[in-house]
Amino acid sequence: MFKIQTLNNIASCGLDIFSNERYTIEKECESPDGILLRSYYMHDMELPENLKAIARAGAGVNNIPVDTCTEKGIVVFNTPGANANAVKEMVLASMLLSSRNLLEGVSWAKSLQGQGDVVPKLVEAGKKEYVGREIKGKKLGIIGLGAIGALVANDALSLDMEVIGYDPYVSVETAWRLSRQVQRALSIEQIFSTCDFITIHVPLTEQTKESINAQAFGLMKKGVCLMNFSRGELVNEEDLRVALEEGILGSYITDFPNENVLGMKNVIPIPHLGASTLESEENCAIMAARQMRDYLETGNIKNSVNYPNVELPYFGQKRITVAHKNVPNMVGQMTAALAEHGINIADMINRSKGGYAYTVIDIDNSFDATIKDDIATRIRSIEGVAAVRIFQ
Ligand SMILES: NC(=O)c1ccc[n+]([C@@H]2O[C@H](COP(=O)([O-])OP(=O)(O)OC[C@H]3O[C@@H](n4cnc5c(N)ncnc54)[C@H](O)[C@@H]3O)[C@@H](O)[C@H]2O)c1
Ligand SMILES: O=C(O)[C@H](O)COP(=O)(O)O
Repeated sequence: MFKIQTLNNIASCGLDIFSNERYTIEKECESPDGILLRSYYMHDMELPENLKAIARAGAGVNNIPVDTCTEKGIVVFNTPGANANAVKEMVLASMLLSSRNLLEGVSWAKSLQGQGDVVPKLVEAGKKEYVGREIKGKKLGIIGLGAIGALVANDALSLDMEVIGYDPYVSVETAWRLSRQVQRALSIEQIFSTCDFITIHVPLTEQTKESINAQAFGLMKKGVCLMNFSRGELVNEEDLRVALEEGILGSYITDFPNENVLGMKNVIPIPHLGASTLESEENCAIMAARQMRDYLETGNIKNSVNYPNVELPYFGQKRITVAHKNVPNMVGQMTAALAEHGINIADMINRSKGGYAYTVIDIDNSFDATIKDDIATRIRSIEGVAAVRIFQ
């Protein structure tokens, strides 16, 4: 039996993927084999001894201590693209929302309740206060052309916007998906200095943290609308306050309000609703659960952020999987440990990702529990090995 702990509510269609015969699913759990979560902050949590995998039903993994997991051989998954459409719709909606002064207009219209028959007259007299601008013909800059950025780019073109994107690490798949009409910015400064709307779609990392700061605001056109559906920490808050006060930013639309940001001028705060649609919650839950189940049952890895994708067909044969440092002679030491017991390797795969690697070894021989324990102990004792699993 495998134990799965859920740290957030996960759509039931995802949890249904785990059969009752092989899994228990609990919110409180002593020593889970797998953890499923959304935005739960895991950095303060002690990682359970037996934990093998963490699946984030969503994109951002900054709430998970990924480096520590890697060192312990815990595979961390996310669900690339599964909530991208939900966020794209939110970006398009918020651009329209801000350019047409919709929030202010709606709230003023509601305030007229109780004025009786004169309401239509008051509406016609007051509407001039809420005149907006059309987004057609305006220039949209997109920082990060991944799953979300690429969708936003293509759909903004169909709204007749001029679209320019910046992503020095853009993947081949994204490049194929992007319309050829999307212009390529050669530097992030080109986005800052030329756009009427700017939207950020990069992960929060040491490199991207507070990358939207005074220097960036200093380059922007007066009155630009900045949209942040990625993470609050991408923007330096003090510099943001100044840019809003000085009118450099006409509006800041954020999915990550906090006390400080709520007090700033011309902020449109959204309560982290970017991925909160039924469709996206189901897509993410199904993808996360499938990846977790496949890893627990076969050792195969798909869409991990810290270990490489590895897939070797599994038909119930004996299998050893090893998460280890990406250094010379690891595989040699593992096969030597197997040779000690006269064990023959039927198939094998080794892949690396950055400083770590993952090896899957399929075995012809059958062996008893004592030999199994000895193999596990020998491989675990190799310097640089983070985790060993034996399937039989
Ligand atoms: N508001 C929400 O509910 C919500 C939902 C989904 C994702 N997100 C956030 O949005 C982020 C992006 O999501 P995604 O699904 O598009 O991820 P993704 O991995 O598909 O795309 C991220 C893109 O950013 C690019 N990138 C990385 N560093 C960069 C840099 N310094 N400059 C420019 N580009 C850079 C990458 O090359 C990649 O193409 C997530 O990491 C998450 O933080 C928020
Ligand atoms: O990174 C993500 O996928 C989003 O921020 C969504 O977070 P949520 O699953 O908590 O809505």
